[in-house]
Amino acid sequence: MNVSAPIMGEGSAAREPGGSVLTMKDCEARFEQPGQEPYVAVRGIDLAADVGTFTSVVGPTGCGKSTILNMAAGLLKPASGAVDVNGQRLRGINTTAGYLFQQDALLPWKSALDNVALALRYSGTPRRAARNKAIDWLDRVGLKHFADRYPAQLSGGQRRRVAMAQMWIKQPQLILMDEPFSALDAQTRLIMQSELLGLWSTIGGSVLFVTHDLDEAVAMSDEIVVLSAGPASHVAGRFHVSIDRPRNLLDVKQTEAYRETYDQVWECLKAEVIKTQEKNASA
Ligand SMILES: Nc1ncnc2c1ncn2[C@@H]1O[C@H](COP(=O)(O)OP(=O)(O)OP(=O)(O)O)[C@@H](O)[C@H]1O
Repeated sequence: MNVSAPIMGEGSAAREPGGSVLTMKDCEARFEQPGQEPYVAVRGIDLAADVGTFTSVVGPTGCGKSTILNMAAGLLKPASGAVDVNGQRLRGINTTAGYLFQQDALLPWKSALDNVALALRYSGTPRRAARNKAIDWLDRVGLKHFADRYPAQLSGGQRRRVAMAQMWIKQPQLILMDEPFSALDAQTRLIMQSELLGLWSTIGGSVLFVTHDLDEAVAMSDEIVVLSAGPASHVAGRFHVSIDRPRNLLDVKQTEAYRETYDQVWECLKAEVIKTQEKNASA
């Protein structure tokens, strides 16, 4: 991993505000438990991923962040409420979305190039066209010279870049990310966060980003949604992040706007973290 890679800023050309790619209305998610009442993970969730907006979902551990993302992805059907994509009820997998999860989903027996091209091959793009696009995408994520490497021959940050290229090659309207950088060391993480913002600014689309890390949420987002302690977790607070873009992630934490936003969100999140601790202690 080249940790001396420049920290890219991001522009705003491709981000046009207006409308929602995804809306969740009054959504509840339940899980069956043998011999017990179903476990209500989240209840009454209203959430929107607006066009050109980076929205983060934060909350105490186990509150239902991934559950919400799974409903947005169409991997989990809400027990009640509605998930709409571009105004249409979501039935089945959300094909307008690209995904980036904590764990690599790269095929170990395929090269970086083939892994990236695979996303297009699955949707019927001819082999040569898919490979040409994959080469372009590997170049965009700084891996032009690593196209023939297998996942095991890449660093953690490089594998994340391959996964980002794989996600973006289909130009999804909505990007769903669940702790995508949490397994990386702090420096690599910062570089990947910056590269994500840089790519997003040129490509556009909406981002729904789940993280444990409030620093990351404030530095990256336009909107932050705080979930309450579970069970039946609900939205405890919504915050707009009015830090100018492009953002230099090396310096953003020194700004007044960052500190003010962080403090406001933390006040809300802290109360939910304490509730979770108390619940866990008395369980
Ligand atoms: N398939 C399942 N069956 C039963 N319970 C589940 C299932 N999936 C999640 N849960 C429960 O639902 C709650 C929410 O889980 P979820 O993974 O969405 O939380 P999270 O906020 O993403 O957690 P973390 O912060 O630890 O990553 C948890 O209490 C979890 O144990």
